Amino acid sequence: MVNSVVYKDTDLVLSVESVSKSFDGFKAINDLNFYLGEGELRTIIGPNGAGKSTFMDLITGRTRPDEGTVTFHQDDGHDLDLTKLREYQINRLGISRKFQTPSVYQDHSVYDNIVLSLNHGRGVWQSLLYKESAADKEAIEEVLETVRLQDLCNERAGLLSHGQKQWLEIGMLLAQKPRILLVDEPAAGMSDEETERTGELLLSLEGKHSIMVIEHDMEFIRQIARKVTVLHQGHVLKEGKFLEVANDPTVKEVYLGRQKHD
Ligand SMILES: Nc1ncnc2c1ncn2[C@@H]1O[C@H](COP(=O)(O)OP(=O)(O)OP(=O)(O)O)[C@@H](O)[C@H]1O
Repeated sequence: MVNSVVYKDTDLVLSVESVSKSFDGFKAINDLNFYLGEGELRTIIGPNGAGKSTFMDLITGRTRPDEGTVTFHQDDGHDLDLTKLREYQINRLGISRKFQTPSVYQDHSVYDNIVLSLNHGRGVWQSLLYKESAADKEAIEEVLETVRLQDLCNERAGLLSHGQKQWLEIGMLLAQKPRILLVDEPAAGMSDEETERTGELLLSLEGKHSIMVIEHDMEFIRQIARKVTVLHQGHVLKEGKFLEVANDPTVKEVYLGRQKHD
């Protein structure tokens, strides 16, 4: 097993301890320990097959671990073991996930997409017929401003660029005021300008939400990196600041060398 350096902060929102998960005898996640601080922006990197997606699946309840605990430290001071909960229950606790491909209501306006996500639980038509309160409107405006789509609020979502759709979906999740936001390769398929704006968006969320971003694009990671966790063979290989991680010989060997990014 590789030696790992895992930092444990006091103000935590999530503690993943001794978690393992095998698929047909293959350990995709192997005795993983990971701690996420309140309001932290964390980047997770690792070569293909390192276990990044499985790690997210274990947090969101999509997959159950064979061993270990995933503890969500709630606002009210009570801890909850997420491994005992179902996916929808975890989502209701304020743990949201953004998958790599954008998922928006193509035929509805940008504004209505946010309305639809605000009214989570109601059907599409019920949500659209529902009259937003002044507080809802304010929340929607705030989200649109955060994701910088105010000028496109009446535009049909299907007509947005790939990057704009990704921002809209992030906005839809933000409207639900998540405590933890898991974001899977947000910059994939984006232009350089869109990538930079995505980085600015994620940085602007720091302190307001706890965010975990899986990414491969090293330039983008450099832009958003605070603490970086390197996963390798389902275990934390290294954790630290971008340069500490990027200059680490073992990390270079297992990850950066193969990714042709330096
Ligand atoms: N449902 C499954 N059944 C069998 N094997 C799986 C399953 N899910 C993941 N694996 C295996 O577990 C390992 C880790 O996969 P995972 O997708 O978590 O890695 P990753 O770091 O997200 O990779 P990538 O960067 O390529 O997306 C891989 O070898 C994968 O084939």
